[in-house]
Amino acid sequence: MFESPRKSVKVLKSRSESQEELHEMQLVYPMRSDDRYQKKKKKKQPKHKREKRAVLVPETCAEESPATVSEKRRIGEKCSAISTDDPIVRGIFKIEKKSCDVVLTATRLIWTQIQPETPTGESDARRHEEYLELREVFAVKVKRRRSIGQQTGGTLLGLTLFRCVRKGPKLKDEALHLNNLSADHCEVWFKHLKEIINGYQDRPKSLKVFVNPVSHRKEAYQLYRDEVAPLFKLADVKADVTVTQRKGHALSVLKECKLDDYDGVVVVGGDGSVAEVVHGLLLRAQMDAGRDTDSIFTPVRAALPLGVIPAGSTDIVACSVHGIRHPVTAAMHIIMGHHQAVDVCSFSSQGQLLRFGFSAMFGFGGRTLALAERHRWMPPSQRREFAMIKSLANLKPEDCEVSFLLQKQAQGTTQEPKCAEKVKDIGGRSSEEDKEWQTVQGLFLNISIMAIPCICSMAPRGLAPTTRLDNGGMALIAVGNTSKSEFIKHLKRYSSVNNEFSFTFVETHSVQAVKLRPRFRGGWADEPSEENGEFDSKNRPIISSEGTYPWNIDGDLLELPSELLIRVHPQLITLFGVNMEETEESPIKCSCI
Ligand SMILES: Nc1ncnc2c1ncn2[C@@H]1O[C@H](COP(=O)(O)OP(=O)(O)OP(=O)(O)O)[C@@H](O)[C@H]1O
Repeated sequence: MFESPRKSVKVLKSRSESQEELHEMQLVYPMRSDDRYQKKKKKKQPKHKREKRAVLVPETCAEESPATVSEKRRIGEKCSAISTDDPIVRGIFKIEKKSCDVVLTATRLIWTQIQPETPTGESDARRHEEYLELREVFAVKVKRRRSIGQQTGGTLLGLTLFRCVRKGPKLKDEALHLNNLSADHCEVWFKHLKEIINGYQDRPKSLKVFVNPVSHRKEAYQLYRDEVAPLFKLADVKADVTVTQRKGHALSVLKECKLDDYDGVVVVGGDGSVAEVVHGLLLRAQMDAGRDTDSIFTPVRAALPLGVIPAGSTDIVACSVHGIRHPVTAAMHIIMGHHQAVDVCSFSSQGQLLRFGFSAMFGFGGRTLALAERHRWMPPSQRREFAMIKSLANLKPEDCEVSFLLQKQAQGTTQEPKCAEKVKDIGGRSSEEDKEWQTVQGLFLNISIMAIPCICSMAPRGLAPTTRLDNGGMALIAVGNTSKSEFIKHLKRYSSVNNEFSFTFVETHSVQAVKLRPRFRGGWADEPSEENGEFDSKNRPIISSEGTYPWNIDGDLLELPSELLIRVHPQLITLFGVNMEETEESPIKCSCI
């Protein structure tokens, strides 16, 4: 007769044609205030306590990390340290088919199974309380039994609470059914529960959602409709959805839409879509603040937090901020209003802002992407593997000059450049900052600059494991010239437990700015190497002979003719998520090397 209390929203949805449904309560009954327990207690309360009781909603709505809440205090634990919160309402519900005495306080729902008295009238010493923290709850619905096809009405069965639970790095929804057939009773409880849940101010009520229908296997819309939208509906979060029609669509909407209407922006797609929306949100913030982006400027923060629902092929941003590639986890972080400040890079060339983003790769990373883009006709994973193998086969170093400004607190711990010639400190400039620039030049197989750890299936600890989401710095990883076999050894270590940086030809720094200037402008002809003699029509130069260089910026190919300046801007954007220092998933091996 009653649903399992552990039924997830997905299961509930699939049962919408069946007997029991969940609804908002229609408030047709007058409010009762005849709770005996409450009255009795109230008389005994000192004045200051009564005043406290009047505040049903916690004053601060800062969410405790779900890990802390749910790992320590699970339903069913013996309740040894029950909060001293005063009861708001008390009554009887059936929970998991057992009659329970249930108490609601401002922070917890506490219940005790009702035991029949023994013939001698002794109380049972084994009685124990169970509880759940209300800050884990994101929805309360009235539960009714309906016949198949019935749209309205139905027999009232009680209330259902939906809460967010953590299972390792994953978050999911879980239902707790409070069964009671009295409409009066349920109405009072519904009102109080709703009031408490609505008091958590960090949780968004209205979202602007961008779905990229062509991400990865073109499943983003279906994924949003089936896995995410039902959760938003359950949590009463309004979603204004734009299915993007072309590259740049989300950016143009963000430049013009009325952001005041929303509490957050959500992107359903891969890293390219995320980068576009991050850039759009930040560009909009600079426009609104009247910043001149064609100069060295201090950017203002994005006005709204961003949620990332992973639906792409690599999903580096989602993995870095959620610790896992799991759309329901991402949706739960949004619903619960978990906020994580994240550092952002700006990429400028010739004094002009090109975009905001999180990561850039030059050399092997840029060439591989350029090659993959030239083979768009191949399925995504196949073209990535093909491009990787082809770039490895034709591996060659780039001659460039790299200047970098060390992150302030990391200056004492930096290494001396080892894979290139240390040129000089750039002297002769007036500002103190300029004097701190260090410059190296030489041959590099790859140079990565990353403001976030860049966790992905190929690198479960991250492509830049030494940086954090919000530490105000970027990792500069410069891989100097070496043999192909040594370079492959270095790449392979990203998917193993060994240190990928413990090679003489790799140097890493924590930096706040990097300038990279290629020194040879002979184009990037994809010439056959000694190992790979064949040269067909598909192997024409990656970039024309105009002297542009391929950069991989957040998975997007940027072809730039000259120096690129990359600066980090600490905590410039807020993402929905939590700082996962390390993913708890077992490392996934990269299959392509
Ligand atoms: N309707 C559309 N048609 C073509 N391209 C689009 C459309 N909507 C968005 N885009 C662009 O598609 C690009 C790639 O999308 P996205 O990053 O979401 O998927 P992906 O490349 O499969 O995933 P990943 O970046 O994680 O590897 C983005 O730059 C985005 O701007």
